[in-house]
Amino acid sequence: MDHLSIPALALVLLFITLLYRYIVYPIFESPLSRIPNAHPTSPISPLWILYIRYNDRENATVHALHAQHGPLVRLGPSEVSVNCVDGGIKTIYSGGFDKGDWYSKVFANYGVHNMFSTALREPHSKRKRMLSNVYAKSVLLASPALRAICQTVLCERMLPLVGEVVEGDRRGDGDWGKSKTKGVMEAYELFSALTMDFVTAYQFGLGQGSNFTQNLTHCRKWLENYKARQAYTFWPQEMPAFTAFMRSVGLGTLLVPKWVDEANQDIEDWCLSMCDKAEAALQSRSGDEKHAGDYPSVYAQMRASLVKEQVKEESGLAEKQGTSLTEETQLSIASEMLDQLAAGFDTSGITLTYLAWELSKPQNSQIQASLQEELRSLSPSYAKASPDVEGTELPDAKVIDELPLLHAVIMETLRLHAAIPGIQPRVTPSDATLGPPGAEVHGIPQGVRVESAAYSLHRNPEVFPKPEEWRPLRWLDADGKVDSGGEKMRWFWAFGSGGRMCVGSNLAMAQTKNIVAALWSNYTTLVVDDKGMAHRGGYMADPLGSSEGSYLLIQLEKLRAADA
Ligand code: HEM
Repeated sequence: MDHLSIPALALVLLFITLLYRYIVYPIFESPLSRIPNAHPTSPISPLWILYIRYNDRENATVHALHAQHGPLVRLGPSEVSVNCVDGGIKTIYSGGFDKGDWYSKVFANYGVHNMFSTALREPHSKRKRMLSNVYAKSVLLASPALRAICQTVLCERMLPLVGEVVEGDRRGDGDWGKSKTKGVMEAYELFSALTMDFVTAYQFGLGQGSNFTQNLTHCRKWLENYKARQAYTFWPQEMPAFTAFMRSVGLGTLLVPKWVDEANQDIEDWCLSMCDKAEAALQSRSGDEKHAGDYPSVYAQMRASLVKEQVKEESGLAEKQGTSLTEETQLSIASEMLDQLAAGFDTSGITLTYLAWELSKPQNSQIQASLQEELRSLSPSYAKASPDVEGTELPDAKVIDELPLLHAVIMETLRLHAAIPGIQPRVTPSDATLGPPGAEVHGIPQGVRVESAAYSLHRNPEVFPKPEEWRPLRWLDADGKVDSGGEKMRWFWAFGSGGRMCVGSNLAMAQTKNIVAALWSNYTTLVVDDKGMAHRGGYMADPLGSSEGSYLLIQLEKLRAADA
């Protein structure tokens, strides 16, 4: 037999090495080979999961795989989906696994990282410590700013607007009454406007934040811009190297059209203008003197923390409010503000829309009536709220927070319709162990992408019987009190968990509770058209919308005193 030449031998060796590295090892020898495959190609190629993801079908598809294979499923050569608490979310999220670059590719603003986009644990927790206090429950429930925001956004803006729609004054005016029917509103737009006004008012102060509720044209344009961009995050998040290559050869616009950059620029400019106004309000001191709601609570906290750092760097300068900001500090604040604004309005707007949908279905009319009774039993109550500041006494924030049925209705909506039902990817450290007790997989190497999703965790039938049904009473005990212990809370993951859990969860609960209390203390709602109410299947669960351009049309009827 002839001897092989050296180049041929090298080729054979290369072939064997590649065969081992990319086929034999991942299928038979990798520690991940002990995990059931999502698809026969999963150990050697990510194409299958990328295809599912591109088509926005990930949540339901991966959930069905967990039901079939158990808590660990291998999605790709180096990617695992995890659906359990012990050996799952406790290990990954409370254990502080790093985020990797999935977030940093799309969630940095102005080219500057913020809390959400920061990959590594240490810089992230330093940033989070700067802000946690301003979002703490005790601070929020006692906050004069939040009280003033409820008065302005709910009593002065929302209730008069809804009143006009119900009385028929706004019918056919092209604003809320898309259906041009008396008393009918587009719920998704109403709730997005309200949550944007709420969140930006807390961040920048009422006078400096948005007024979408009374400026619907701006609200629509903003929402369209914001939503349309989201379809293009797939490329930089899931295929960063390919996206970078396409950009480097001038073909980036084939993946992400130019208008997406322009829309991002508009949104960044808008946020920067609110930062400028908040800065001016702080400098003129008008913020805290005029009106509690005008104080830019989050902006001021962020500014003070970053100025402290800036001052340390410019050693010798006295730290004070008047310290002028460097451009770097300005952009750092703006990046953080824009991230929180986006995270805060959209998630809460989505939650409120699904809540309105469930509550307004004919089969849930009894729950709606009981909720109205609970809300109207408050003294003072939103049923007596008036747009006149002097004439209104609002219910106490702590009392609203403790209403059991209101809490249960929101928890159940967050469970079944989590606004972020999709994957929250993290990266394994070396030699990780995952899987429930007794079925652990040991020796998982460093750098494997692992992820859990609220969609699947919230559909565990052993913890949430009949998981596809919206049943708020599952959150109450036999005495009608909130049942906040046990397995349900361990599996409840609407706000994530661990060090990277939602920093705004208390603000989310406070604004959602107050919006629900103000609306349903005064009105009864019924579904008119819900063709648009299907979940998007990826990271966010915003409703897809119908071909006619609506999401959820609800009929509102004024609740008379005798109805309660
Ligand atoms: C119903 C409303 C909300 C839901 C369901 C929600 C859900 C979540 C979830 C699941 C995460 C973790 C995401 C991940 O790691 O991929 C998160 C993080 C975050 N949320 Fe929320 N959120 C809500 C409201 C808010 C509000 C009102 C704000 C602020 C104004 C906010 C600001 C943030 C920020 C800054 C993070 C990143 C935290 C970190 O990286 O440490 N969220 N949220």
